[in-house]
Amino acid sequence: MKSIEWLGDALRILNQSKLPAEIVYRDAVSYESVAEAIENMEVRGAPAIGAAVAYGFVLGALEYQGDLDGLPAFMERVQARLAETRPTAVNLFWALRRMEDRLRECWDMDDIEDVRKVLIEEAGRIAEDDRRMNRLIGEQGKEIIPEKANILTHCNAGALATVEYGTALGVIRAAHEAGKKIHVYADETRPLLQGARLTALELIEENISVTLIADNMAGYLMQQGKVDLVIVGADRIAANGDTANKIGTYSVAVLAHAHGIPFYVAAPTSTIDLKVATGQEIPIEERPAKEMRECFGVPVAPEGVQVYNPAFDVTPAKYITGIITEKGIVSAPYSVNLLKLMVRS
Ligand SMILES: CSC[C@H]1O[C@H](OP(=O)(O)O)[C@H](O)[C@@H]1O
Repeated sequence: MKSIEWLGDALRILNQSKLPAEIVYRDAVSYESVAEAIENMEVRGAPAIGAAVAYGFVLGALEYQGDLDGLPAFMERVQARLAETRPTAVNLFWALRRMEDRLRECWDMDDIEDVRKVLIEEAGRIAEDDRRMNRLIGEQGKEIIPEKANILTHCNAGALATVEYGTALGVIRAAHEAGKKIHVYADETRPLLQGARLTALELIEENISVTLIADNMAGYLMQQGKVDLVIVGADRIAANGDTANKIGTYSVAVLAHAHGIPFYVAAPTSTIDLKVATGQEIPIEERPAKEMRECFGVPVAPEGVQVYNPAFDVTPAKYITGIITEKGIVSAPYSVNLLKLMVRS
């Protein structure tokens, strides 16, 4: 299953909010349609969101009907609309910046079709870079996966969270493809159940051994000695290594630390945001109360109950054993080693 697919004049989006019960696609032909798909979490996952907004930017340029002089002002509105969809995953803003930079390089062009071609090519490079980086993350990360390891993961950092292959699940895939007999414990990941609905689906489809657990079972599993290491994805990594990821990741990290279990983050370097000194500066998205009060349309709480629904939390760097990227695995002190990594070719 692909999270997104460029059709040449539309972006095919797999509606992940319907999985695993239904396979439903949206063929987006407007930037507004892409924005809505991101806000509704039809497409989600930091790298997948990055590639989706890149093509959303392209669709904006394809929609534009005016002359070339008016394109910059129109594209500023497109950028603003896409940028307001979700605040935490830095890949969204990194991809938009790449598209804006390419558009600025087109000012001397006099044919809008040439500009559109440049933007389509750039969005294609963003998607292809993600495919390539995830496999490199897998190759780097599989070396830290022991034979017969029991691995716990949280949320979905798989093919569905990226353009292809996944980051945390990319490492798990690479270890499996290398013949390691691993077993995965997948946290269901309330409230939207990305672990139950997406991670379990991806792993079962590829015959990777997986057990689904409720989020509140992770500690008990560790206490029984059934977890050898934890590996998760990331939405934004601060310069000091503090990492924002799906809500509940911090709890898993503290539990792993208490039990002496290695805790790894897998992410492309496009998720590292050196402009953010610590995790305290990372904006944490709060999502609609409905997502807590209902479970896919079925009420699970009284209609009037107050709700707190942060979509992410921040794991302090001291709980992170290593950060697995396409350029290599870094460990503490992250403020030094992440900087070195980012300048490494
Ligand atoms: C490969 S990073 C995926 C990352 O994104 C998820 O959040 P969401 O489903 O809300 O987009 C989660 O934090 C994953 O680790």
